[in-house]
Amino acid sequence: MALENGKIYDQRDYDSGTLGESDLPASPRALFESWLSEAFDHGLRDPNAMVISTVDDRGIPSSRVVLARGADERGIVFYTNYESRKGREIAQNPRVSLLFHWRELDRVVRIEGRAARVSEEESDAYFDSRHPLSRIGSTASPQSSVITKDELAARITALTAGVESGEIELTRPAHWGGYLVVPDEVEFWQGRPSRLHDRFRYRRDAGSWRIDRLAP
Ligand SMILES: Cc1cc2nc3c(=O)[nH]c(=O)nc-3n(C[C@H](O)[C@H](O)[C@H](O)COP(=O)(O)O)c2cc1C
Ligand SMILES: Cc1ncc(COP(=O)(O)O)c(CN)c1O
Repeated sequence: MALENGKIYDQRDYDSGTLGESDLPASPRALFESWLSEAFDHGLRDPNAMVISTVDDRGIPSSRVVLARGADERGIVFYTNYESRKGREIAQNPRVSLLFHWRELDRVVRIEGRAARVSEEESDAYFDSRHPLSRIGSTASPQSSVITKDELAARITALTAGVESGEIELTRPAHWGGYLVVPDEVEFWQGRPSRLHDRFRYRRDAGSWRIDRLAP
């Protein structure tokens, strides 16, 4: 047990690899994609899981885990309830921070950027690809609202009955869809022995990316 008298003892050293100047492409996209595919190839559980942090109108931050469902030349896409806490906060302030932690590879990617809804067509296409029970869940659940177990069960039962009888078609509800996070800044962190990690930060700079090594 690492927790003793309120202190947590664990001092693993990080030694899975290195990241050097010669490994850095001109834009962060290619490096992100290769790290993500290495995380998949490594057989990690939920390698596309990321923490997204938002802030409310008082500047109070909050974080939660979501699944990245797209990574392309625009940025990173994820799906959620637009009326959830994160959805309401993004509507007030689109600045978000994303964090991927692939602990088995001693790697972290942190991204800062702005979130905007993807097109209705893009959200429809992803919604239609989801498992039917996931579609029912995200249609029936008023994510982030206070709810009783009975009320949630009643909502799921009513929607399921409507879908089974053919009265309700399971199309994407207006309250659910995707966000695209367009990065302004991306940091790649590779853990190294003795806490002397390799860190490189990409920042947008006049149409290209400026790269700096950061002290660990
Ligand atoms: C591995 C994992 C993946 C998740 N993926 C999503 C997701 O893609 N979209 C989503 O809305 N919630 C997802 N959740 C649930 C969220 O963490 C969170 O509970 C929910 O979005 C409500 O957050 P909010 O009240 O801060 O808006 C996931 C949770 C975990 C642990
Ligand atoms: C509440 C919630 N919404 C959405 C998702 C993502 O679902 P999908 O894999 O269908 O994109 C998850 C995944 N854990 C979730 O927990």
